Amino acid sequence: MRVKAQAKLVSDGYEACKDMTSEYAKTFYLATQTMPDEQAMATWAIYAWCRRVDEIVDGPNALAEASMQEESLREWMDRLERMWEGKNFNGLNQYDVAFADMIRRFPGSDIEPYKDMVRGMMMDVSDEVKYDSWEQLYLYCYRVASTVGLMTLPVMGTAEGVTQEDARESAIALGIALQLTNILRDVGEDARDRGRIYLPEEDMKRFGVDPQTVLDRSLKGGEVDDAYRNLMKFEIERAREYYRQAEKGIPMLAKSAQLPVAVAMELYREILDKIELNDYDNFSRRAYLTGFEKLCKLPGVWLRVITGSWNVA
Ligand SMILES: CC(C)=CCC/C(C)=C/CC/C(C)=C/CC/C(C)=C/[C@@H]1[C@@H](COP(=O)(O)OP(=O)(O)O)[C@]1(C)CC/C=C(\C)CC/C=C(\C)CCC=C(C)C
Ligand SMILES: [Mn+2]
Repeated sequence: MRVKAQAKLVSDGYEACKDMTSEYAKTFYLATQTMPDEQAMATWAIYAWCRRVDEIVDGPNALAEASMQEESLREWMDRLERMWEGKNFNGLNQYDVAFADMIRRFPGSDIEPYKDMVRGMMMDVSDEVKYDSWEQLYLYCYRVASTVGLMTLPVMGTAEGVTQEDARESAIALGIALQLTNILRDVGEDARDRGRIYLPEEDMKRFGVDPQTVLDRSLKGGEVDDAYRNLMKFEIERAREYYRQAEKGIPMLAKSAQLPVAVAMELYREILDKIELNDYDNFSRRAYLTGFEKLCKLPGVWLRVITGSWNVA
């Protein structure tokens, strides 16, 4: 009976993680629909863990003071370490129950990417967040996004004869590409809602874009000028280069993981085309794909997966 009750707790936990994924991340959820059950469930548990840590910093219930957010992140790190050691402590909620089960089912998982993600969120708490160079922004992207690839690789598995180490570089590149795409899509929203500009200052300077103008245009709306267009073209090309590196990793993944990862990759990559179509106005327009557009992309992605036509140069 106790075993049955425990199993119910775990399956309810996964169900809650699934609901969270389908509610907050339509693209990732769509991608998990093509996975075998055990992989999909583990991915939802990882998604829910990542989403909850992100919410500490920028969710609707985020604590107002930076020092309080830091304290929350420190507690989150302790909580992670305790779950990793298999400790069953008070306050373990349904998402944690699924997460703890996932760690047990995939013993190849490593705690380091999880800790790095918390460190990445720490970089985002201060009101004065800014990135002087691409090197600094790269570190942030690595910590909050490439880590997701490293968390999910043990769940996805690799093709025969390919080690996780072989696939690591492409997994990291995919995280960088996705996070940079996120940043380019959300320039207006980040500036309006949080006074944040993630674009590297050295790039803005080089293209003659004043950070104050980015904030003003995001708040009041305003023309996109050639200087800003050129900056966006440069950053979009940078993101595309990381997508090309990431592509090499698709055939390195286990067969069951190739389609879901390729779907997530291709749908996000398309957002860059949408920014171009919006004439680089990411101050007042959010680049996105409709559900119908996403569905239309699927057969093409599926074809690329079965024919293995990826850039492997
Ligand atoms: C070899 C090879 C190609 C391997 C593939 C490895 C792989 C599966 C990589 C996937 C990488 C991935 C999905 C990265 C997510 C990047 C991301 C969106 C990060 C977001 C950070 C903060 O940004 P921001 O605050 O600006 O964003 P919001 O506006 O708040 O959304 C994150 C929010 C960090 C937390 C990340 C998540 C919540 C997403 C986690 C996603 C999964 C676990 C699903 C992965 C599943 C598939 C099918 C790819
Ligand atoms: Mn966020």
